[in-house]
Amino acid sequence: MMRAFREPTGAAPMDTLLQRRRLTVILSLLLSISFAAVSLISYQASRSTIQVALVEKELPLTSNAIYAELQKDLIRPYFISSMMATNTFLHDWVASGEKDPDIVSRYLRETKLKYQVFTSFFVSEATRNYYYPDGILKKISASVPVDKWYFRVQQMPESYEINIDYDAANNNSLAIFMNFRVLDRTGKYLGATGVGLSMDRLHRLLGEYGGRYQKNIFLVDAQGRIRLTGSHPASQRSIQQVPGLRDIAAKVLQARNGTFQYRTADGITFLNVRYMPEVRLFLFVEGQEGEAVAKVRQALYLNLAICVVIVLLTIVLTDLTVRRFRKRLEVMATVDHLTGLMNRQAFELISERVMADSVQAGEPFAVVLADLDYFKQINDRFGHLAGDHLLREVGALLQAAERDADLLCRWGGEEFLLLLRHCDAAEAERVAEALRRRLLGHAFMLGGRRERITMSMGVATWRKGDSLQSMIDRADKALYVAKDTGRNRVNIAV
Ligand SMILES: Nc1nc2c(ncn2[C@@H]2O[C@H](COP(=O)(O)OP(=O)(O)OP(=O)(O)O)[C@@H](O)[C@H]2O)c(=O)[nH]1
Repeated sequence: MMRAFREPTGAAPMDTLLQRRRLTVILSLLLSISFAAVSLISYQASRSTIQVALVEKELPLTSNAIYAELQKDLIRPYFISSMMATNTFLHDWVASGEKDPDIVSRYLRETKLKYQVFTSFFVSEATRNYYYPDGILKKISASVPVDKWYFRVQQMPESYEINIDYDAANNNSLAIFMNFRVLDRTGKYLGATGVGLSMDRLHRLLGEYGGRYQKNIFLVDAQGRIRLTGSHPASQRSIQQVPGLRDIAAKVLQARNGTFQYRTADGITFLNVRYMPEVRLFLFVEGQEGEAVAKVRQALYLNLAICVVIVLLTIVLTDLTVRRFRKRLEVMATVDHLTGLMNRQAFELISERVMADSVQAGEPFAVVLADLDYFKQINDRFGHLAGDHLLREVGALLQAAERDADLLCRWGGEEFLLLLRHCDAAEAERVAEALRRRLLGHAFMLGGRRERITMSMGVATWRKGDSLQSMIDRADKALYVAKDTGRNRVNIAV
């Protein structure tokens, strides 16, 4: 069978491959960069929203709530102790020689009951008696380590201190003492008084709030020592020892109030600090971006993964589309759209190669230029569309002719050109004759009637020094002779 058109091979030329690769790289870069940028921007936006919510809402709200509770638990005892220190009854009782200890014990018991505190006390400078609600607990002595607090209070310039210590009057349980210096009207030091608070309640309070708001809450003194946390009754650590926090410890203690942040291995920690001047303690409320940001981060990873899949899919689809269009373009560039045969340009390209192979192999070959006879009349009689239809039919007929490895194209108008391989003049004439007869014998139907369609052909065989063009020229001349001498004939070029 004659080869009318060879499908373009899959192999693309080098520059096309490079262009495709460049398109793929540019496309993937553009998509990846824009996807990644959008994902990162939305991640940063969500993260900063979370941070703003934490810093501007969550931390201050938690701090306010716990501050209100602490007011009750810490500041109220401060006022009670302050009142006790200025109580003239106490001053007078001391001045009168501390005669009946029951009097002061009753006073201490009533204070304890009325204000619902853990303990109340008065230590007299004159007698060194430690009075408590049940009487005299002991005598204070400078040589006893647990009594050291009293001598500190005795010497301190401030009017009071807050001390976390073990309470000997209550099974040595841990308590917060408000230790106020008692001075009489003349400024003479009479001793120390105040109340003690159970650490348990405060400790529970911090723990509860910490758990409810997912925050780390603790109280810090002016030196930076962590005096109370939700998890430990009294920590021995100071903020100067906490990784990350130590870097801003001095700044925080100096600023007293505000929001700060520091970095640890777990991420950024945001800190709200509030100073309680009455008790000289700082309330620290800490929160981490933690879980909320982890969710946003997960969404970012998911976005990026989706982006990778989309980029890959886009690249694959683009590549497939480019390949398909390239093929279609190649077909359009090489095929005659009316007959589906190879067009002139493709024929010339392929013929050059076939000719070169045949010449090198020393094999004879020929070209046949075939032209329909009186085609103009067909158009005139039956219309241009019928002419087109006839051209298609003739093309199919030639294509169905017998020889393998030959090339066939529509050369132009109503002309067809064949390249016959392994073919000397005699064989070429035989092939051309067979085609002519085949056409003659075919029943072409035009306008509802059978029409006789003929072709004239010029045949030229290769001669040394011939190019494709020179062979076609000779075949053309031979064709004209065939036309001139009556048409419907094959003429061999001389
Ligand atoms: N329908 C149709 N007509 C075409 C096409 N290409 C060329 N033609 C027509 O083919 C006709 C060729 O006319 P001529 O060159 O005079 O040739 P002819 O009528 O076949 O006469 P001879 O070749 O001398 O036998 C012209 O009328 C062209 O318009 C085409 O693609 N379709």
